[in-house]
Amino acid sequence: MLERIQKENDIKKLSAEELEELAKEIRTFLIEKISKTGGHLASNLGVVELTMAMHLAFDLPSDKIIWDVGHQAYTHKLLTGRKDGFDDLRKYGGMSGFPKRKESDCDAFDTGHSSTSISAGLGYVHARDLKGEDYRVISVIGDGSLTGGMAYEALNNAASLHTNFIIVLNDNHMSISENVGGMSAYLARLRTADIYTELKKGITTALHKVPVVGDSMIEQLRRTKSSIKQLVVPGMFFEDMGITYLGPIPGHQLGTLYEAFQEARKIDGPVLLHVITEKGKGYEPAEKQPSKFHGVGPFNVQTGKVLADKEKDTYTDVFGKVLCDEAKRIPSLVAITAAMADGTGLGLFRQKYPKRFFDVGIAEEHAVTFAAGLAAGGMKPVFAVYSSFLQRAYDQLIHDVALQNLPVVFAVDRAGLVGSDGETHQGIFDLSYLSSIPNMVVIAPKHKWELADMLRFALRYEGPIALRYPRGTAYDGGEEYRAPVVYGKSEMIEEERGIALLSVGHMYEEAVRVREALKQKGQSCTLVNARFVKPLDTDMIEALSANHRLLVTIEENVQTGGFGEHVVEYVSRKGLPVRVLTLALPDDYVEHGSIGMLRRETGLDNETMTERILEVFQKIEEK
Ligand SMILES: Cc1ncc(C[n+]2csc(CCOP(=O)(O)OP(=O)(O)O)c2C)c(N)n1
Ligand SMILES: CC(=O)[C@@H](O)[C@H](O)COP(=O)(O)O
Ligand SMILES: [Mg+2]
Repeated sequence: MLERIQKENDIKKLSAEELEELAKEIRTFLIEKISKTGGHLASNLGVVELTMAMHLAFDLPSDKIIWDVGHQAYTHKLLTGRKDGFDDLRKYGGMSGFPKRKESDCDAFDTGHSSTSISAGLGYVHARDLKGEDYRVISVIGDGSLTGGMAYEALNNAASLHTNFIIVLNDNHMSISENVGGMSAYLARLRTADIYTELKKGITTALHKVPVVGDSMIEQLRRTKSSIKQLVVPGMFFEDMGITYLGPIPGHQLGTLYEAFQEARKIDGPVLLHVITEKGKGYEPAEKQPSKFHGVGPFNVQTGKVLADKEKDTYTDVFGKVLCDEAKRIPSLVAITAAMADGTGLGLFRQKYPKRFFDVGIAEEHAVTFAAGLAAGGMKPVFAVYSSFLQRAYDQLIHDVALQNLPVVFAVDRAGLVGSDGETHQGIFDLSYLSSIPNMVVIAPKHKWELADMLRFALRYEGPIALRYPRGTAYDGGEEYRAPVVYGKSEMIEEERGIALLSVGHMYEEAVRVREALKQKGQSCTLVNARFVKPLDTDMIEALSANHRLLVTIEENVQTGGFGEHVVEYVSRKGLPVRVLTLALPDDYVEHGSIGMLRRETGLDNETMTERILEVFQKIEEK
């Protein structure tokens, strides 16, 4: 059947039996392809029928389907003619793992971060109405993403709408881990409320039988919204807000889903379809372990075993272990995650210190202010968060933490390039947005030992401090003697004259290679591990400028507002007699691909950096 789907709307040509076959083929296809490339398997297996039903009920690209996070849009990609793209899924130059407007005109909105789909959908609805256009807008949001504040801001805003807007709540009771919080508990109650559907049907049928008045009573019930369900399911959150609630709808029954969409499109106003799905549906290992198969690397289809054996510690592992260790010594230490306990290495902490562990849901803004409150109340909060997700909480960082100089530790994971998730997930702005905040201290370790030292330092620092480290295997560098971490001080590694390399955090590994390459070309150079991006070690810069002609800064962050620019600003303000070459990522978004490939593409690989340094230095020498 898949062969017959060459483009959007082709699905409508299939018979009911063929559609059933198609659902099976899609699942087999996804399992096979993702077992080779890696990707977000479990969420995608859960929405096969839901996606098919939407593609049957609506016309693409004129109707707009807006995905939340977008990690579950693989079936949508398949149904819109992108089957061949799965061979290169999330590889450099290949198909993205998320919806992308530039990839297909059936992708109505780019996503990657959660809880945006209702806002974007509502924007589309108003644009449509203001322009007098005629199309349907369907925002699909997961129960996990419904823990994010933006979703409620959008629902609140959508409630006053008088034209059609369909919101699909894809409820599989899972975020990446088990979903958390009051809304999740509420949805669980709704899930089991089939009594409503049955009772409503029963009452409606009974009323229909009452001659003359029966029909008008049904109509009256519909219009006044003194709906039967409110009697049966108390506190209908959505209905009470003014959003029509349809559900719960079994999410793996294509016919029922299709009918529900036909009902939904008749409603003049916002309507929420509560669809119950199973994460990992149709692949036993993923059904049993949906968290493991949320985002998974290549695996063996038969056994479900992930192929790459993880032998070495990641930076995340090191962080998680040291934090648990320190928790023994610091009773006020508490850890916070925004729905990323495993991803940020807090799994062990959750196990050992359940009372001191907080999963707040996908709510980074709340997490930051919550941490500020904990700190004000005398605790030592550590918020472990991915660099790109912390972008959301910029105001909270300033207004709630830094302004009051509160001692919150930000463990900023996935800092730098993250690879196959691409533009939305690269952690390439944190040095800029964090170092612009007064009172904030920003540090980055050169290897796993220093990460441990820096975490211990951060936990004892009496103000806001961000410790940034990347995704993946931690650089070892040998557990040689290392200078203690001292506030505002960088670390001299090798001292020469002429050129000085100042590397930030994990770029030290590349800087060592650059220094080696320069040495082989007859050019000696100094190597400094910056350690502190803020405050800047100005004593070191002054000292280096006395016997070097070129300072080279190396960081995996965009140019603007990064470490290099801070060095340039200082050198220029002080009129120091030294040139600065800033090696950083271009001020641009970096697409998906392996980290090695992305570094080569952006000029941050050691070969390109070596060439550029030599080129600039030769020009300086010629003068
Ligand atoms: C702002 C933000 N924080 C965290 C994430 C990481 N993340 C991606 S998917 C996901 C879980 C989403 O759960 P749900 O919406 O229910 O989708 P499901 O995977 O269950 O289909 C999380 C926490 C993100 N994408 N964006
Ligand atoms: C879709 C999403 O935001 C997460 O699933 C993310 O892909 C996790 O990334 P890591 O693999 O780096 O934990
Ligand atoms: Mg979910």
